[in-house]
Amino acid sequence: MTDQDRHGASAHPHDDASAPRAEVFRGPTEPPEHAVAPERHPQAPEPGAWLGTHYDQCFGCGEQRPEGLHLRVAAGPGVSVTAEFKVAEAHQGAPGLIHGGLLSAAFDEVMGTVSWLLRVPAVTGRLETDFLKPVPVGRIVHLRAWCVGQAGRKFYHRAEARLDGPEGLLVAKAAALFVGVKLEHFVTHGRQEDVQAVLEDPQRYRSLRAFDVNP
Ligand SMILES: CCCCCCCCCCCC(=O)SCCNC(=O)CCNC(=O)[C@H](O)C(C)(C)COP(=O)(O)OP(=O)(O)OC[C@H]1O[C@@H](n2cnc3c(N)ncnc32)[C@H](O)[C@@H]1OP(=O)(O)O
Repeated sequence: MTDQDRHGASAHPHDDASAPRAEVFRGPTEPPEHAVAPERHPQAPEPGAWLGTHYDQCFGCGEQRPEGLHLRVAAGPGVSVTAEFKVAEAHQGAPGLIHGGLLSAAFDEVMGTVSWLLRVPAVTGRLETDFLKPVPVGRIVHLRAWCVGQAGRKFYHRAEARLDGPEGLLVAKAAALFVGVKLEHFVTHGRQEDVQAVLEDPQRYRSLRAFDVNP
């Protein structure tokens, strides 16, 4: 069976062996030629400042999620952040090892928090993870995430995870495309009882204060 048989008459262009290789492998998380350097917002927190949780029920950073990652994220230089979490019993996939999806979730969270320094609410459009080494329960995972380019509403992020600290063993890498949205995105799509609870107590959702917008 050929690729054409599998995919129909219009086979995906990436299947065209005669296409230039650089084009073939240029994926959606790669900034296009016209992308510009991201700009740190003048009111972004200073490097070293803790960014805190953006929502107390968030699996990545929320204080009210006992099984969550409890990521503590700090602003870094430029358009970058760092974070750490300890791999807990509840994070296992294989015995004694982190579940890969949770490591991807940590990347999602930490790259999402880069939006804080840009002051643009954004959601994940695409997230890619390279798992390089197994990550044992009980170890500290140190994460770093940064923005490598912007093209209109599209933000191109990178991240890495190391064991125990910023100079530790590189265990995973990630690339993502985030898409800037209006705050209404969350109000429109969120479960109404949760949205209402946040609107009644904005302290629970720091993004509302960080972006200084009343939805
Ligand atoms: C309060 C702050 C909190 C900040 C605090 C941080 C919290 C961190 C939390 C972690 C982050 C998350 O988990 S967020 C939750 C997970 N993500 C989501 O739920 C998003 C679900 N998807 C969507 O809502 C939608 O698909 C959007 C918003 C991503 C895009 O929809 P849209 O607004 O209609 O825009 P659309 O025209 O489709 O896309 C805009 C451009 O992006 C491109 N694009 C869109 N998706 C993709 C994709 N998967 N792969 C390639 N390219 C894509 C399009 O081709 C287009 O390019 P062009 O034609 O312009 O060239």
